[in-house]
Amino acid sequence: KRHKFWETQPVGQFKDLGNPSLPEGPIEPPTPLSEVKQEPYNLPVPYEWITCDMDTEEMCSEVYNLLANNYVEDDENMFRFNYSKDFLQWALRPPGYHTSWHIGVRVKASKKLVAFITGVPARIRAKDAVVNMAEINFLCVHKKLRSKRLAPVMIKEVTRRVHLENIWQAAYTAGVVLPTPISTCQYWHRSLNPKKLIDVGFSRLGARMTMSRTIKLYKLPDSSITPGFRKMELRDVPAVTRLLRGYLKQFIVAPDLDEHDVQHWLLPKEDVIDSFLVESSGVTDFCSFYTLPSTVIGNQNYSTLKAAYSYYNVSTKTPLLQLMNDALIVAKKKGYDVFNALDVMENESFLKELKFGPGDGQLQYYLYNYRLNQALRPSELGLVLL
Ligand SMILES: COc1cccc(CC(=N)NC(=O)c2cccnc2OC2CCNCC2)c1
Repeated sequence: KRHKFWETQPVGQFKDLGNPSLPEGPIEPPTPLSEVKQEPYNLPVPYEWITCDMDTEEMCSEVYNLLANNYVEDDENMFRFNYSKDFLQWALRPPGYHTSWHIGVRVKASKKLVAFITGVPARIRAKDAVVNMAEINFLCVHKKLRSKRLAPVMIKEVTRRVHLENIWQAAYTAGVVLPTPISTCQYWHRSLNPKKLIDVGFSRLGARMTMSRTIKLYKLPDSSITPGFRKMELRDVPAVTRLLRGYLKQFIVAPDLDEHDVQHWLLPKEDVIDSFLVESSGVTDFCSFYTLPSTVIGNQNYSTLKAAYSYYNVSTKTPLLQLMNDALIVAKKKGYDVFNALDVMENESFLKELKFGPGDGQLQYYLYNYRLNQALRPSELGLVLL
């Protein structure tokens, strides 16, 4: 039966779509903390819960290896996300994080980590309401334990632990359609190293195109062209926070970032997050991308794809097209093979002109226990998850 689990959860149900009489906002009221289930949900007998403290190199490595071998693959199973350890530590420890929301499942006998799910706190605005939510991510079950119905109990357990911290809403994305997307986004790719992308099968040589013609098509200047374009530094946090808060107001759903959030999420970290700004009598523009390599599954010449993912970008003086072209230029310079973006925010305005091609899939955005009566166009969405 389709969505047997999700029909039991406080999420928008397909049957409610377009029913304007239902009020927007929380679907269920908070439960008194004393009534939240105090003990963990039951797992099948051979398994036990563990809380994954990402401070220890050993646990970090276990989580890294589980994801590197068992996390999301593209539709043709040619690539698998390969989040780095540094990235995972960054992604899982933002201001106000809870270690208890980093949940593992391991085999009692062997102590082997076989499943994982995480939450991090995020203040997210939906229309005029700023809501404390959990951003749920990295749901992963070992390939050998699929269809044992572990995912539903893991989702219930992370929900229970989020409830214990008096948080009642969540945001998450998935490549599959579940009840009920608040937005369906298309992903796009801009080739930076077309020869490698064609060799690994990520891209195909265009019709009537030669390899040399293709390389020439995607060629980029050796350095950024906007005067005042430079890496973000700690001293820029107040200005970038002001710029970003002002810019994100235009979207129906967007993060409500303060200076501490900006300092964590947007200060550059080598091979994790890159951020740049344009300073000409004040900070006028900002662009950023995160680093998420993918394992190339079964290719003789290459084992990994170095990919940049567009994060938050703000243009108030430099045209967004020119700002993003500078982002492509610095990504190419740093050896990225491809630059990925969703059609969220104002991204549609530059995708085609900067020679992005549409990906072969969609990313669905979801809210848990929060109803919006209408799905959002991607251009109304100001939220990028990792
Ligand atoms: C190229 O290697 C891949 C390895 C695994 C999956 C995919 C396709 C895919 N599912 N891509 C995305 O979800 C995606 C495409 C463009 C921008 N962000 C994305 O996902 C982000 C945000 C959600 N969590 C994963 C990373 C590609």
